[in-house]
Amino acid sequence: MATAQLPESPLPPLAELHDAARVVSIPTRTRFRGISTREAVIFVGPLGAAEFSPFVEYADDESSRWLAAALEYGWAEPAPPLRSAIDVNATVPAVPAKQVPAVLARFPGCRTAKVKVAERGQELADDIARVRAVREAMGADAFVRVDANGGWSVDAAAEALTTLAPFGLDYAEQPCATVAELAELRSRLTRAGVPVRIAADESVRKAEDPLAVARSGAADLIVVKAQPLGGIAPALAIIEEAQLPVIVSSALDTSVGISMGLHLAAALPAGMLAGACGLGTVALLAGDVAQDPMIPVKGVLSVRRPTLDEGALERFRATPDRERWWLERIERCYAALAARA
Ligand SMILES: O=C(O)CCC(=O)c1ccccc1C(=O)O
Ligand SMILES: [Mg+2]
Repeated sequence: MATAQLPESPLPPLAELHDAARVVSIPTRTRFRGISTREAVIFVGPLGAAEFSPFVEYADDESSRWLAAALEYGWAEPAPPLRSAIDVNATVPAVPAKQVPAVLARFPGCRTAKVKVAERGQELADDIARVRAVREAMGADAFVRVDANGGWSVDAAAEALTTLAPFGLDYAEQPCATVAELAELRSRLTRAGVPVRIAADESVRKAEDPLAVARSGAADLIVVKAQPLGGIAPALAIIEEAQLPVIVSSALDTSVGISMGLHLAAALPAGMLAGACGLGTVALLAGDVAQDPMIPVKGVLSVRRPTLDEGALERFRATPDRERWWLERIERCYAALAARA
């Protein structure tokens, strides 16, 4: 696992983080990557709210990078925004095709959709039906992407993408699990004349070496998330080195985490952004912590920090045992960061 990058400034004292932490548990509208509630810590930092929300099964070493990101965003000024609004994609979970119109209705004005495929327990036929439903609902000029979360072997990906390509795909995100598989798939598709670009997500954000993808020509573009990469500054450094087009995305964050993603997207050098960003996912949550939730309007989010909603923080407050679990996780991740300082 890559070493977590530290904020430029010294770590705030642990007691300060403890006092600043609000633990919430928010139901999702649809099951998404196996979860139906999203737990997150919202820190009220000196520069604004910051989110710490590694998925519960993530180990401390990986999660400590998410903590570094929260400390950067709540305790330091982000890189100056070069744009004030960011186009976002609709995110379509692995729902039955007949539910696609209802999901898309939560993303009014989005001209790009990202569709989850290769869900465990489903068949290629389910993916085909879902992608067809999205294409039919959005029209011929929309951008449609798929995200397999590493769920296909090279053979399965080649078959699936050859079958899905006629629907017109913007790209396929993490079709296979490893960098070597992505590289093999990419050259196989090119040789077969299948016009589908490959994007790397997990191979960047969960990798020992986030630049291996770029070096080995395994992808046409990279999906970059601020929290898992340790914050906006480390993410910008990786993007600078990778020299590949970028889509900024989120991890089913509350509006607070989304605002960090927006600031990352807004700081990208001109020409690096490869299309609409995966930052519209507050629409998939059944609640939020902001007075002004980061729900896209006409397919766009404005670049800003949200204002916390005290009532919502209370309403979605986690149970005392989950609160204790998160505070202990913060302590362990903090110790991991401090040990590297
Ligand atoms: O990119 C998007 O459209 C939304 C974010 C998303 O898909 C996601 C959310 C949580 C965990 C993993 C992923 C992912 O991109 O794989
Ligand atoms: Mg992804």
